[in-house]
Amino acid sequence: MVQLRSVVLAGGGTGGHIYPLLAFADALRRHFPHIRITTLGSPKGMENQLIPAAGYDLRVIPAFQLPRSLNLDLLRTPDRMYRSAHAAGEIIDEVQAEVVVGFGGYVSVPAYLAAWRREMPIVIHEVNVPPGVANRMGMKFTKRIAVGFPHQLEQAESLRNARLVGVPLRTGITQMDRPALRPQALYHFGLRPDLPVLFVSGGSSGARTINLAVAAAAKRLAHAGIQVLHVQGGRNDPFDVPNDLPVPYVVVPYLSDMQLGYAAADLMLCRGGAITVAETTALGMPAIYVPYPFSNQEQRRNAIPVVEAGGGLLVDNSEMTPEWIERNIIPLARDRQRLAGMGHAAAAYGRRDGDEQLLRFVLEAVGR
Ligand SMILES: CC(=O)N[C@H]1[C@@H](OP(=O)(O)OP(=O)(O)OC[C@H]2O[C@@H](n3ccc(=O)[nH]c3=O)[C@H](O)[C@@H]2O)O[C@H](CO)[C@@H](O)[C@@H]1O
Repeated sequence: MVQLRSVVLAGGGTGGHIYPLLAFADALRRHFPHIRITTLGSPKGMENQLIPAAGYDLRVIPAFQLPRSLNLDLLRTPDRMYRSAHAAGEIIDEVQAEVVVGFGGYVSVPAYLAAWRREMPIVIHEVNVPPGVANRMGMKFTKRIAVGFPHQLEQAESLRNARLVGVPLRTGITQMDRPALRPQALYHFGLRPDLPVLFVSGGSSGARTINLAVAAAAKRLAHAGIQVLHVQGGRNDPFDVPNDLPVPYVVVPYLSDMQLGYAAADLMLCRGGAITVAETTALGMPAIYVPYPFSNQEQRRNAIPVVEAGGGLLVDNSEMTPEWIERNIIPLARDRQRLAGMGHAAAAYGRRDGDEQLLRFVLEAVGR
């Protein structure tokens, strides 16, 4: 087997690019305990909190504005992009990286460009359809593209020949025994063991529409005996919840131990971010998906195959109201049999070995 001594991982912006990078870093470390892992991030992205907290070396390179057109000529001009690529290249040289693996986000572009100039292997991991702008640019420099979901191969011409590896997920999630962790999770959040729990999370940044609709439905949910564990999200405003509810409604700003939320939950209400969908399905978590409406339908595309398999429901953002919650979520959250059926269907779609499969693909790239 190929041995790896030093890799550069690039990805940033929101959690959707950073958590798979971290999960992959963990897999590298499991297989190569002495490996040097260097991550590249941008000055303002969530990587500045998440990557150091996970114990990895984060190097921040200068930010730049990604152009709208994917024009190679632009990469030759001495602008901010060039400066960023130069900074990425210096780091690649310093750590003597053998491969660059990119997960998307603007910061990936200079890493791809610097690696291409050095004729190094580049591997791109992409989870969306259409692929993100940064990774689309990266595809000019490499044919080694890995994807997270089967529908991506069919729905994007540029991903037709990609390798389906799944999504690298944190082992805290993939190796979790939900029923075993549930009592501890309920205790941690101050939730009761005898009533169903609705777990609300709008992705790493949070989702305003979902937050406001659920908060406005707080009384109806509580009087129906449904507890709520509500993650506000990293970039969202606080919202008001009545403080005289008969059952717990717990609001947390952000969960670094997302597995505790999943363990406490009977039903999830979420957006359709790719990593969220990979996690809910890996865990067999019944979910109601409310795709973010302004991102090229990418979240709708993520949720549709799960919903078609019977693993959840799909709701338009415009329909996410307290009335919809009352009509649909309250009966579902109390129907244990229906939830169990949805959970099984979600699990049949989900996969847990994305980290190992991506590692295999990267080793092939380096070995060649
Ligand atoms: C609005 C937008 O453009 N969103 C995109 C963004 O979503 P976003 O950055 O929200 O990413 P996802 O929904 O895919 O994943 C969220 C990640 O954050 C974690 N988490 C979330 C909340 C919390 O409190 N704690 C926590 O750990 C989740 O467990 C998950 O690992 O990237 C995804 C992956 O490229 C895309 O599919 C989404 O379309």
